[in-house]
Amino acid sequence: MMDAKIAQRPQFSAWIDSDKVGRKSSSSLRVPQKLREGRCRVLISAHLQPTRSSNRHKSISLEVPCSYREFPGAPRLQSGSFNSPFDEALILQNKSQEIEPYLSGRCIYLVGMMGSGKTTVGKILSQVLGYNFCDSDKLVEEDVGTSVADIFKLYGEGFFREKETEMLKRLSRMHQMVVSTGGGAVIRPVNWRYMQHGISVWLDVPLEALAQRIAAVGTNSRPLLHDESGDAYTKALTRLSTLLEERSESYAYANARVSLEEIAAKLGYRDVSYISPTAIAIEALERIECFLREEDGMAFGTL
Ligand SMILES: Nc1ncnc2c1ncn2[C@@H]1O[C@H](COP(=O)(O)OP(=O)(O)O)[C@@H](O)[C@H]1O
Ligand SMILES: O=C(O)C1=C[C@@H](OP(=O)(O)O)[C@@H](O)[C@H](O)C1
Repeated sequence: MMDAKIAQRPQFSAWIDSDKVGRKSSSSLRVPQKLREGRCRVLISAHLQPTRSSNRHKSISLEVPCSYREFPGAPRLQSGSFNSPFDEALILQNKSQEIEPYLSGRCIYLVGMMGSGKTTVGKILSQVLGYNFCDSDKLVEEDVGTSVADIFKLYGEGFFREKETEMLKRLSRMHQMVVSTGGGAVIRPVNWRYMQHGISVWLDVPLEALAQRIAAVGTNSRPLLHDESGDAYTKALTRLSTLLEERSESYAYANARVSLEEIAAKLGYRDVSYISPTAIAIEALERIECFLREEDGMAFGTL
């Protein structure tokens, strides 16, 4: 065996060196006692050396169900090719270096529903591209001096939307920023005029995953979800599905679309909740690259 790694699911991001993983036979790994005691869930990724019958490197992965909490719908066993967090970080780094010169300093605007990961993925992208990160909701909050939830309560949605547009206008004069926009920024055509100064990327996440993420953190900071009744998941799912119906055409204006369902299919995951934010950032850069190629034709790659 050339290399063996054990990594927890990305949310926990722990690493164990290959020399701490015992090898029982040519095709199995012994999981250290600490991990077998049920303290965490691990993905074991093993990269196999070429054999006499095949001269190709192979990757296999195995998910070991020893988590301290269950993930609904999580597969017990997964096989197939798997990118470890280390591989992902490297791919992300390479891809960002490859495309950064072609951005010409243009800002990247992440659009998508509440909870689609605009902030999480945006921070990763800004770091790797050497850009600044900015959250348009935070700019509005700083400008008004109170939270988005309070702005809705005190002044109404119309006032918030005006402020949001004002912030996007300000941002459109800036360069080298990754902007996490509010989920509703796409509904005003004027906002698109500002966002067109940069490159827009839609994070397209299935409703159930959005509702799960939002339920996990609560709906307090998201005023558009306050009116629904039921538990946090049901509230989020009900309202988000109406909003998505109203907005999906607007999200589709984005220059690039990152579909979590497509990433899951590509990586062989049954559930989009298995996709790490880094893998989403990689896909975002790949989609941006496609956009740049279309935009510039054969000029892309000549720098
Ligand atoms: N790929 C992901 N997998 C699991 N949880 C995620 C992922 N991306 C974001 N989250 C979680 O979902 C919630 C919303 O993410 P966030 O980045 O704030 O979304 P947005 O800015 O689009 O509202 C946060 O609690 C975040 O930790
Ligand atoms: O979808 C929306 O209309 C909104 C999304 C929120 O931003 P996030 O997408 O960052 O949660 C925030 O702008 C406001 O609560 C309205």
